[in-house]
Amino acid sequence: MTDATLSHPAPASNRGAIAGGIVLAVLAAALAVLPLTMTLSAYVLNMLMQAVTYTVAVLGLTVVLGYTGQLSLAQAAFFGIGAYAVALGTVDYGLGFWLSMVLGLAASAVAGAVLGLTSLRIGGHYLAMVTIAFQQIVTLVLVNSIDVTHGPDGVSGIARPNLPGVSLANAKAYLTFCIVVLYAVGLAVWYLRRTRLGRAMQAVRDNELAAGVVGVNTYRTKVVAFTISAILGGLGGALFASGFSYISPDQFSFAESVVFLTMALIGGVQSAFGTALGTGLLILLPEWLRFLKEIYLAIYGLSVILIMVFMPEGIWGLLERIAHVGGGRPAVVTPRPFRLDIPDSGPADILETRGLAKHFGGLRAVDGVDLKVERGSVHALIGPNGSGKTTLLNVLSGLYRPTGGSVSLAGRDITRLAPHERCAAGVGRTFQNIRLFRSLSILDNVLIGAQRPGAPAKGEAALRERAFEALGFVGLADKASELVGSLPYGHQRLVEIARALAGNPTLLLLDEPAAGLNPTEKQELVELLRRLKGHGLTIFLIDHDMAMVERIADHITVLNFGKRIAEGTPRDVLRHPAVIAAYLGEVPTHGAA
Ligand SMILES: Nc1ncnc2c1ncn2[C@@H]1O[C@H](COP(=O)(O)OP(=O)(O)OP(=O)(O)O)[C@@H](O)[C@H]1O
Repeated sequence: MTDATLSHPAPASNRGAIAGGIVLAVLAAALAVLPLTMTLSAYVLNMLMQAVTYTVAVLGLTVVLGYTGQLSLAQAAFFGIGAYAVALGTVDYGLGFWLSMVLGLAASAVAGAVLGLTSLRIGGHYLAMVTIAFQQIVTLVLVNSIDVTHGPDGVSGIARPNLPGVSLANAKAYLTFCIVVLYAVGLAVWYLRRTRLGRAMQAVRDNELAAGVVGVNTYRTKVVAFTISAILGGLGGALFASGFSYISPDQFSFAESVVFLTMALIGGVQSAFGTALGTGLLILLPEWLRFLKEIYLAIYGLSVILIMVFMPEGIWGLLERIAHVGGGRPAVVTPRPFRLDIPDSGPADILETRGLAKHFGGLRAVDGVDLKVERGSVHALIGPNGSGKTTLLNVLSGLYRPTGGSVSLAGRDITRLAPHERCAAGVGRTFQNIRLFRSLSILDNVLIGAQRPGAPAKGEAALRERAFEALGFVGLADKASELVGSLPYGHQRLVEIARALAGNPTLLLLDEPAAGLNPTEKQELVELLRRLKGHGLTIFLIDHDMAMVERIADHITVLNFGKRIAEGTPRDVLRHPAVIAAYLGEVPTHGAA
């Protein structure tokens, strides 16, 4: 490998993003100028005002659902909080638009954060249920707290703000202001996807388990996404209230939350452009179909269903997929040689477990295992099917809390650390059933590994450089811009290894890395592991291929029924009577070696 300078053009996805950004800029500029230059009826102005303010709120769903994969059915509630803050603040309390809006955004943020903090740890459909409950509570409060909210009558006479030297009282001027805000929000949401936080969000969406193991604090990421979404809901509502100067509770009901969700899904919730497209379409579609009179609602409903069924990624998602057919131009890459910064000091045994146990009810999957893994060695864990190997690896990487015992890494007790904290401490891992971030490019997958907390690479350029180094090491740098799902199985295994390596681990846990590989690929894997060992990396691997284990491992531990039954060099262990008995299915007669 040469020490050549890194040279890689922007991958296809980035070039597409830049083109998208230019389209957005041109569209936004045209849209912003349009209302000022054209004669627009009050009806058209209202439609545009609704489309623009709704889009700001629906962009929140792009963040929480599109990027992070968390279903929220309370966007109309946050929209209502922002709207009522401006309405009540300006009409009843004389606070002025700007202060009222800030209070509304703060209230939305606090409500979103509290809701997220209390419900996102559990995950699954729980968040959706909690958001429905929250939505209903907000609607009930808006309708019934008549003294504060004016009840079903709503609030009228909401004033429009002024900017220094510019009055926004005129509907056209205010619409222009809202378009500028939408442009800023759209740009921020579009850009977010390309940041560390945005990548972490997408990792959580694609595979939450793997995200944690590669260093993403999944809980915090979800709470942040939910809070951003709530703020955008509140911002849309604040703009909406002043735009229409009258609001009432029915505009912020559960039905509206469903409409917001439909808008995001139809356009393509994973993209800011898709969200804008879906919102505009769902506001315009009823108007376009009005000539159908009685059957218009049926046609409208049918159109929405057809789009959802035949375009599950939304209209924008379909357009993006068509544009991506054939893939991007392969990146021309000469990565820098791969490096690992592994501290020389520390105990000779980098990993040590004492009495480690993991029980599932009465099943002792791991049953009091003592283990020492020597620094810089390749240590294999073998045993018959169901002997507890993967469970042990899951306990080591923090996916399972042990029932008993302790784990220490380089002398530091990591028993109670979460997966992302263990990753930050230097534990990298791959999975028996490959767990990649399927909707992302190969480069993005590895970038997420490179950005783990505590890793040496910091800025975006350094992260990309590090990701290319890791990809170069496994021989996939020229495929960086391809979608990870398009790779053959053997290459996907290599991407998983590169993702772990990019984070500069001190200990690499590999769960059956040779599973599904052909003999040539297995040989390449052996070479790769030898090269890694040459870099001083400690490797702890599970595999069933004894010939490969014998070739690569310095040391072997054998498990059976969750207990360690043998330990030593490959030569000794593979001929150990207890090991042979275990593989032949006999009940072991020896104690732990
Ligand atoms: N989440 C779980 N809940 C209940 N039982 C589990 C769980 N995970 C594993 N087990 C059980 O623990 C035992 C050990 O499983 P484990 O997957 O660790 O074995 P393994 O040695 O990795 O097997 P293989 O070589 O087939 O992958 C098995 O009996 C399995 O059914």
